[in-house]
Amino acid sequence: MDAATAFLEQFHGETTPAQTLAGRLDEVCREIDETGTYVHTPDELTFGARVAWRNAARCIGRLYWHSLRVRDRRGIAEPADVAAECVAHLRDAGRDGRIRSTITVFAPDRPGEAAPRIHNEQLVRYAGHRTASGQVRGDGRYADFTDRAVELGWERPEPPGRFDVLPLLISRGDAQPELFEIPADAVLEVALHHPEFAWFTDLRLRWHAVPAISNMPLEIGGITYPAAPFNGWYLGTEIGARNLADADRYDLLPVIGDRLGLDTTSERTLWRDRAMLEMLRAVQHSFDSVGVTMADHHTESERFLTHVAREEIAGRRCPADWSWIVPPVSGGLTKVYHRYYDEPDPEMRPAYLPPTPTP
Ligand code: HEM
Repeated sequence: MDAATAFLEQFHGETTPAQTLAGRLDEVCREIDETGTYVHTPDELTFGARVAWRNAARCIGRLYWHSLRVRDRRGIAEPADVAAECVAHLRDAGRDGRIRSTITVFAPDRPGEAAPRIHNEQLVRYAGHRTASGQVRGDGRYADFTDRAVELGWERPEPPGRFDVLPLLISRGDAQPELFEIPADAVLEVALHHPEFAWFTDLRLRWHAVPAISNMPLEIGGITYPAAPFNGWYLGTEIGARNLADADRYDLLPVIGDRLGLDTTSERTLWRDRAMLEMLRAVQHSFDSVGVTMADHHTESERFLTHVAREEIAGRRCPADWSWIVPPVSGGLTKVYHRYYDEPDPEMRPAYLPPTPTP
């Protein structure tokens, strides 16, 4: 009841609901006595999901926390129905490239009822297929997850590709997950080209447009929603400087360095930095040229500081995790690098919580 009270006080402090706080607290108290839990009103759910975003200390995109669209699917708990709604989420949030920040909230934990759980880290991720030579084809970070999907019966594409979309693994509680393929037409993807180098197209690279985190439970007022996938849009650096560049992901910097004719024999030529910048240009150019929403680190840094200033004016703390907020390239060129922030507080609620370990 303490968590519910703290949340309802916040909700009534920041908004003007029709019902009084005292009336709502009485109602919730009775409901908890009778059922062991309580049900959020749609407005409480929307407020809670938005404030959880506002509280996300690692997120640079929080200026628009108030515009999060909430798809209330709390009546849905069966894995097949959850999967169908995840697919609908991707279509609805992707809107052919005009991406909208969206969350779909499925059934919460209730006494005696196992809530659904999505095991994928994001709704769309590419498989990492282990090859006979001990390497991984595709996204190296998902090799274990791909093995698990195969053990559960996933028939990987033949021949295995570098950008095979993984199936959704969804369970009720800790039961064995069931597999669901995502239809290809629900996955908006962008083929990567470089604004100057025609050879870049020959690399046949691509990336999906909607980054939808699906394994972070949403906690509001003492109620946990283990399945609540949410998306914003990509920041170019996430794809160009991390997903395609990291040595344990696609590890493409040596390939690009070679194509650029750079001297890759010494770190002192800064070939990695130059290759990364060209990759980032290709990512940004490709998304822009097909009209898919994508942020750049300069603009998003400015927006974030506007957000911090607004939070200060509203008299709220704005915790931020410096090492996640500062972009992975050109950090010092952005204003977010040159200051410190309120310390992240892991007890802050509502919140998107760290994923629970896979059973
Ligand atoms: C609107 C555009 C958005 C942008 C540009 C953005 C940007 C980012 C970036 C760059 C990160 C760091 C990711 C990483 O390095 O792996 C991040 C993390 C995060 N964002 Fe956002 N975001 C957006 C929307 C959202 C929305 C709608 C939510 C929730 C409703 C959200 C919640 C989070 C959370 C919880 C994390 C931390 C993830 C973790 O701990 O792994 N973001 N965001």
